[in-house]
Order: sequence, then C-alpha cells, then structure tokens
Amino acid sequence: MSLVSVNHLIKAYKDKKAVDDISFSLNQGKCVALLGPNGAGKTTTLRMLAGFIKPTDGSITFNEDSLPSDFRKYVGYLPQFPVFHNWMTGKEFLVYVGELSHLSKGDAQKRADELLTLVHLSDAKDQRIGKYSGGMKQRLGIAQALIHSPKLIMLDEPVSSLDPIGRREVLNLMRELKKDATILFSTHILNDAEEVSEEILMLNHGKIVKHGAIEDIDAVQDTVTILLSFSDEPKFIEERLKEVETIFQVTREDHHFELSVHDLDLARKQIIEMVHKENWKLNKFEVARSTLEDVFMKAVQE
Ligand SMILES: Nc1ncnc2c1ncn2[C@@H]1O[C@H](COP(=O)(O)OP(=O)(O)OP(=O)(O)O)[C@@H](O)[C@H]1O
Repeated sequence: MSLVSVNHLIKAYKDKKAVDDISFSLNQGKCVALLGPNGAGKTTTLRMLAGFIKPTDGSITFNEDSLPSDFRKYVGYLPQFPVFHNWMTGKEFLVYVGELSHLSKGDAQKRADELLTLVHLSDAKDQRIGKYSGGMKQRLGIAQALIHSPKLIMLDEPVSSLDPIGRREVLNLMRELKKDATILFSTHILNDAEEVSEEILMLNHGKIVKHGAIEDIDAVQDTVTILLSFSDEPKFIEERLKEVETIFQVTREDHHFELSVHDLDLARKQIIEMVHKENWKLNKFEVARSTLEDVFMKAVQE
C-alpha cells in the first residue's frame, strides 16, 4: 500500500532546478535508497518530504493528506550533519526532543527509554553525548527522528561519515527499523544501498533516472555479458562465435572471451550446442550480472 505519493515535484533556486519534476510513490514497510552523485537533489527531496522546505511546484500526498498539511507528524528526519548538545546525556537529549514534540515529561521519559533500547544505547544513556562514537551519535540521531513514532523515516547520508564499525551498527539498526516503518535514506555509496534496501530511486541533475526493485536492476539493463574461456585455438572460436545471431559483440583477450547478448537463454543454448558440436574444451562459462554500480554509472552518464 502506498504511504506517500510525490507528483511532479519541483524545487527551483533562482534559475536552477535542484529538483526537476520528479514523481514516485513509496510503499509501506520498504527500505528505499535515494542514490545520486553530489548535487543530484537528494537532500532537497528529503527536506521537501519532511516539510522543512516548500516545493516550487508539484504535490506530496501522505495517505490522503495533501499539502498544505503539516507532514511533520508523519515523518522522522535525520539530517546529514545532526547537531547535538554534547554536554547532555543521551537520555536527557531524547527527553528534551520528546518535550519539544509536545510529549509530557513522563511520556517523554518513557519514550526515551524505549528508543534507547531500540537503538542499543541503554548502557550509554547516562553518558555525555560528547563521549559517544560516531556510530553511537548516528543511532541517537535516529532515535531522535523516531520520537513521535513516524510512519516514514528519512535519513540523509546516515552512514557516509562513519568508520566501518559505526557503519555496521547503523546498517544493522536500519535493518531492524524497516520491520515496522518505511525508510527512505540517501547515499552515494552503492554498497550501502545494496545491503539494506529493497528499492532504489536514482537521481541525477534533479531528475529520476532509475526507480525500481533491487532485484530488477539486471532486468533494466537490456544486455547481458557472458564470459568464456577455452583451451583450443581461440581465433577459430572467435570467428565461429561471431556467426551466432544472438551474440552482438565478441571481444577476446588471448583465450578469454567476453560476449554481449540480448537474449541470455537463447544465447546460452546456442553457445553450448556449438561447444558440444565442435568438441571445444570449455574452461569457463560465466554470466556476468550487471552490478548496481554499472547501472548507476550508465544512468548518470546518459
Ligand atoms: N538553498 C539553496 N540555494 C541554492 N541552491 C541550492 C540550495 N540547496 C541546494 N541547492 C543546489 O541544488 C542542487 C541539489 O542540492 P542537494 O543538496 O539537494 O544535492 P544532494 O544530492 O543532496 O548532494 P550531496 O550529496 O552533495 O549532499 C545543488 O546544485 C545545490 O547547490
């Protein structure tokens, strides 16, 4: 079920469109990675969805609630560079944020304890935030974003600045959170997107250049690469492979071949039949799946 729909959203600064007519919807219970190079429009998109900045044009609809409603009740937001009061303890900070969200002191304390457990900071709740590691600070920032139990959690580059340990802590937490909420997080690190998200939304120059399920990424590529190697005379094999109509490109380095094909199933059948008929010694047959990086590079270069 769709949680939020974005229709023809535009944000212009003077004559530059930071976000240029984007439309998409987010389904409940999904973790979606907002990917794009620097300046692609990721932060601007998140800030519009969080209700911090007004779109120049277009609409955002949460369930049935359209602009100019206050979205903030639906969304939790962790900015790219969260600011903490380092002299406060983790718990004091969350109680303070809870009170800012109009919880009573008692409810804010209860909610702070729940969230500290959720983000695995209970043991450090009475430590000053200034003593927290980068990963702990990010987890506290995520707890802050969850204070009012939002349906959509938006995280702007939540792991980009962390060391491998902090990154692992935060990615694990995101994996837990997506059981109960929808997560939209921006990143320019493709591995992070592959690790925790089911869907990707790729932006470049303010426009959506790809949107889909991670497992469909191969399908959006219209060509597949097959890697072969043989022990037999390669020149002869190369000539024969070029005759196979499903193979539209053959490149060779010594005994190793790289074939580009459109129809993988048919190409595989034809190649295997030829190998069998010619009695070639096939040492390797590998289908090289396109990675998210391939798709990203192709999308941003188009
Ligand atoms: N307040 C502003 N005034 C003018 N231009 C802006 C403003 N905010 C963003 N921009 C411009 O809009 C474009 C998109 O910026 P945005 O911060 O959304 O990109 P991003 O994808 O989040 O990039 P990064 O990965 O570097 O954070 C950039 O060219 C940026 O310079």
